[in-house]
Amino acid sequence: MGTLASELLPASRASCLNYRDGLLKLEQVLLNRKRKMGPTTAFPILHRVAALSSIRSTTALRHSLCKPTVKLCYASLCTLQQMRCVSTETALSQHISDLTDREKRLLTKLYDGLIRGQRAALAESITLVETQHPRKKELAQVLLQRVLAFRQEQEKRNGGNPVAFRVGLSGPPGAGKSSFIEVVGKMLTGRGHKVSVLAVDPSSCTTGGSLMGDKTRMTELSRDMNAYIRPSPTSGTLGGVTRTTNEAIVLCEGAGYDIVLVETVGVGQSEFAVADMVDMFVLLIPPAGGDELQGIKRGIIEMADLVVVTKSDGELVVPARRIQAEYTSALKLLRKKSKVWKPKVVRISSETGQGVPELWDTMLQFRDAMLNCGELRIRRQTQQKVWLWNLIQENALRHFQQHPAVRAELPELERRVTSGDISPGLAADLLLKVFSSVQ
Ligand SMILES: Nc1nc2c(ncn2[C@@H]2O[C@H](COP(=O)(O)OP(=O)(O)OP(=O)(O)O)[C@@H](O)[C@H]2O)c(=O)[nH]1
Repeated sequence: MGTLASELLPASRASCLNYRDGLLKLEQVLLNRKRKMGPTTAFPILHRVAALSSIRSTTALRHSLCKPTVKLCYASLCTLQQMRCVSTETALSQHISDLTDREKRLLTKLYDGLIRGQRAALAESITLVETQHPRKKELAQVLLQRVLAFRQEQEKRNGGNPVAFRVGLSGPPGAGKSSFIEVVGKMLTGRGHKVSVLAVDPSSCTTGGSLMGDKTRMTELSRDMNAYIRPSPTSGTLGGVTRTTNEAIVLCEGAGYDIVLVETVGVGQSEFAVADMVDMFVLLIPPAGGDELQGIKRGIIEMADLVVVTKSDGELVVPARRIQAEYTSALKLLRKKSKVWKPKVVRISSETGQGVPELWDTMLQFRDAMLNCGELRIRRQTQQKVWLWNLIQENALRHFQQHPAVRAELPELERRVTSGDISPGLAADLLLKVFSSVQ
């Protein structure tokens, strides 16, 4: 069956339609045989469909492909799980029944501390979800499930509305992000909010260095008992950004933080990942000239619900006004992201505080408009799905790369591809065949 999957589903990304045909044929064959797929068959199919996600323009097609694939694979995985007496539903309770007394005590301590809003418990819980240790990862999932259940209860009591407002902040280095967070954060804690700040530093996963962490940032806010600031380290990949940060958001919300600010520097793909995990995405732009603004990707402007021109004070007011006008016209040309909200461009100064209360009012207008029309809920649901697929893609790829047969064949195939002997498509096909035949 593994071979059958490889034959019916061509590896070439260009032939997306063939994928659809292949899947339909495969479905037919499976129905005729009245056989569910084994993992050997299911896995390469999942992998191939997941690989399609790298083609932006085929999103709709990918979704249409994912559905039948997931249906097929799910059936097969369920069989496998039944064989092992481990269904997805029982997996978690098994985790729980497997817990040692020490682990149970730890989780109870963390959970109780967390929902009472204890910072130490929150910090320890976030460390647990960031861990790479397999057993601790399982414990983290048990904790997260409990916190999710708690949060769902809170949302029910809140009329089905989210209990926290998640805001993503991005901008080039030096745009004034930390000064902005300091001022806005202080204003919000002064109004009785609890604010958490998760700082995603993409450089920590690519270079091991840090764009954000080398200096003391947000000194006043970090001393505020109603604020919690935490760097959100990334575990090597974009999926790592998504996973640890998303889970940290859940924990912060469980700990009673009703405003979660997720900050990232506009480097690499991390800002796209952050835009995909928040209710509102805010882009911060300094009032600087051409070169500094070159680094701002067009795609990220499209993601913005609000553009904030920073440092609008003293001599910088004039360039800030110019940048505001430029961005206002640029935004008019972009496709609308929401039916009820038109992205705005505002000017503020963290130094004088000018424009900051008005900015927060604008952000609340956004939240209310999105909540009332139901778009916020849909946005969150879509984000959950994107997160699920990011993780499947990442795990599937890691599983494939670590497979002994793949590792054995890979160097030679890479050599033949680079020397032009065979096409990358054929090499990928061969590797997938090796992967699916030797399990
Ligand atoms: N005039 C003026 N300067 C500001 C303002 N906000 C920030 N700055 C200055 O701009 C510089 C960068 O500010 P940060 O807040 O550290 O910027 P950042 O985006 O967090 O920078 P990275 O941490 O490097 O990403 C600092 O020297 C600040 O003093 C402002 O409102 N007005």
